[in-house]
Amino acid sequence: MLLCFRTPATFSFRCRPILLPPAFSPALVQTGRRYRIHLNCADSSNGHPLNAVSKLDGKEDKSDGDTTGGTTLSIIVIGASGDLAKKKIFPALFALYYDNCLPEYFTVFGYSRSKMSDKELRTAISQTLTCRIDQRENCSGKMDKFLQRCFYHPGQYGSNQDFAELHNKLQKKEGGKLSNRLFYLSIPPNVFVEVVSSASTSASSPNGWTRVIVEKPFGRDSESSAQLTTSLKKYLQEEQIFRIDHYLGKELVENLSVLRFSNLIFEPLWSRKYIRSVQFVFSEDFGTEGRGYFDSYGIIRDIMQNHLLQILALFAMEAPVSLDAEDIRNEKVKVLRSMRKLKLEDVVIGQYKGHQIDGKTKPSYTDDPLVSKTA
Ligand SMILES: NC(=O)C1=CN([C@@H]2O[C@H](COP(=O)(O)OP(=O)(O)OC[C@H]3O[C@@H](n4cnc5c(N)ncnc54)[C@H](OP(=O)(O)O)[C@@H]3O)[C@@H](O)[C@H]2O)C=CC1
Ligand SMILES: O=C1O[C@H](COP(=O)(O)O)[C@@H](O)[C@H](O)[C@H]1O
Repeated sequence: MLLCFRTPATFSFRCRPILLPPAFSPALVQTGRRYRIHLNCADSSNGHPLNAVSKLDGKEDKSDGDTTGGTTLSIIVIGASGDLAKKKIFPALFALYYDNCLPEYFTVFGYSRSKMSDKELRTAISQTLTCRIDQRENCSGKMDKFLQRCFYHPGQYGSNQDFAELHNKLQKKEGGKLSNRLFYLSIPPNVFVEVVSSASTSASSPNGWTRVIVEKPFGRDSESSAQLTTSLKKYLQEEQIFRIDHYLGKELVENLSVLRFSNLIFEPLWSRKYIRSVQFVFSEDFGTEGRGYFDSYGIIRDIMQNHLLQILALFAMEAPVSLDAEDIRNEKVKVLRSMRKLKLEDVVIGQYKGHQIDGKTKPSYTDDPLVSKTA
């Protein structure tokens, strides 16, 4: 059987031959001579689908962010001027929109301290909403429609007044109907709590749900992580808080399980009997470039204890009894528990030095304006 994955990030289809054991049989839909995993927009790992309200379902979108009936969804990207918002969040929202996975009535609001008009936000994000989709129709038309739903409100992170003004703008777009609000915190962790305090006080939905997505890192260590949770819970119920690490949903990472457990060639060979050593290499060909949070958290907290351990666990775990999140988690935990503790003398830490390649000067880590000279 040929299994084709659609990647939300690149919109491309990738196919590979596989044999699916019963535990790994997703809903397959026959389309022509191929089978595709049927991506159901209503599916979500935590039972809180984004489109818990009516979906667009391919109907023509005429609402331009204003509602005349039904339920509305407002997605507020806090830190809209930043790197993550530009690189991942707006493109991901557009991907959802493109696939009709957003409700019929939705509005996206960018919020950060930088001064910007709606038009400037649209221009900024349109740079990263490229139609990277091979052979897909009407992408630029859909992109324009998506951009028309995007607005911007400048404000301070701890200001009740600024969030109250955002609330007024949201209400106008929501047209007095049942409104759900999703705040995506794409900001450095040191401002999480003040945003949640002001947003929940001044910009919570008056009649629908209010949810908050918090980007990792969730603190510097377990103590500060627990403190962060305690602080957030002064304003929110646990059910309103969604902690995100995008590697959990990254296509490359998800495909590892399929590659391992659904592949007749790899499955029997995937053991220490046949594999002598494994190296996980994470390499980026760019510097900090806009990632202002980077220096204070460091590379270990940024990607090692989360992204790379995630990959290691998926790579080394035994087959889970089912695809249930708990079963997968249990297998991962077994791997992590059985690992030898890392000793400091086994770790080598380095820092990029400035150098030249083909006559071009590459800056050192400390040359980056966002990094302290003493880092
Ligand atoms: N970039 C990435 O690839 C990833 C980032 N993350 C996490 O997502 C969050 C956002 O990341 P990213 O967009 O890269 O971060 P940025 O450093 O780009 O910050 C986002 C925005 O927050 C505001 N900001 C920056 N520094 C401060 C500060 N000290 N105090 C108050 N506001 C500040 C700025 O907006 P303005 O000045 O306009 O208010 C900035 O545009 C971080 O928690 C990061 O750890 C997680 C995964 C990947
Ligand atoms: O979470 C993070 O991940 C990105 C790398 O993500 P990828 O999907 O492009 O592999 C990294 O650049 C960023 O510093 C980190 O916070």
